Amino acid sequence: TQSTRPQRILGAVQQNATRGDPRSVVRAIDQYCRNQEWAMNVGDEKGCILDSVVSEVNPATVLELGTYCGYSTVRIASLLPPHAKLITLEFNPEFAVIARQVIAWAGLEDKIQLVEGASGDLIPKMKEQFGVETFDLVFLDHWKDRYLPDTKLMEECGLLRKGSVLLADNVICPGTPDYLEFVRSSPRYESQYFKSHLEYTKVEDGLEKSVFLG
Ligand SMILES: Cn1ncc2cc([C@H](O)c3cccc(CNC(=O)c4cc(-c5ccc(F)cc5)cc(O)c4O)c3)ccc21
Ligand SMILES: [Mg+2]
Repeated sequence: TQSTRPQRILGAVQQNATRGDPRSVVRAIDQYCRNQEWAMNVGDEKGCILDSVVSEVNPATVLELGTYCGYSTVRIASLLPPHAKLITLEFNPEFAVIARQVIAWAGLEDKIQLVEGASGDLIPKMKEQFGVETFDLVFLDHWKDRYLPDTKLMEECGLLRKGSVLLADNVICPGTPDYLEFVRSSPRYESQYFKSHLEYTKVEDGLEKSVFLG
């Protein structure tokens, strides 16, 4: 039977990456997606910007919206301090199955909690069900029309504190116009655009970093 793209990405990790070595997992996925078949990972170019923001924030609690195959999940978790935790939300069970295996191959199960479900349903349960106070860093990489409603939902649920950092992928391609307008015009956010390219291509894309001012 025909394999899926996520299954082929997992295969590339298992064949080319070293168990327990997160950076080799990231490298294996980037090499596969650059040379064999494109996939919607944040990728190596935007990934370096992601790395620098994660290192600067040095977060104890991270929320990722949209796991896919776990590329950015592993990339972020590999930079977290010892007791830090990353919660990643994935609604597609097929993606979740693959991501769990990619995360396991990287040896990062202890830092990462993958929760299956839709962000709009899970965000209101974060405090009671997952014992979260607030998030130091949120990486938005799920459906682009959910970035704005979920940001408002996180505010309403008290999940953002003064200084919480939102980092959004794909603000140019595919684009998140309503979200961009909101964070750039709201007095409650300090926003900055990091120009880059769509993963594995020469098309313009970028990350928007927005600090919640409380
Ligand atoms: C509600 N909820 N809660 C959790 C949750 C999780 C998911 C899934 O992880 C999921 C499934 C499908 C699509 C996405 C969003 N990602 C994209 O659509 C994307 C596209 C492109 C691109 C760019 C150019 C093209 F030509 C084609 C695709 C480049 C990129 O980097 C992307 O992130 C995310 C979805 C909704 C969810
Ligand atoms: Mg993306």
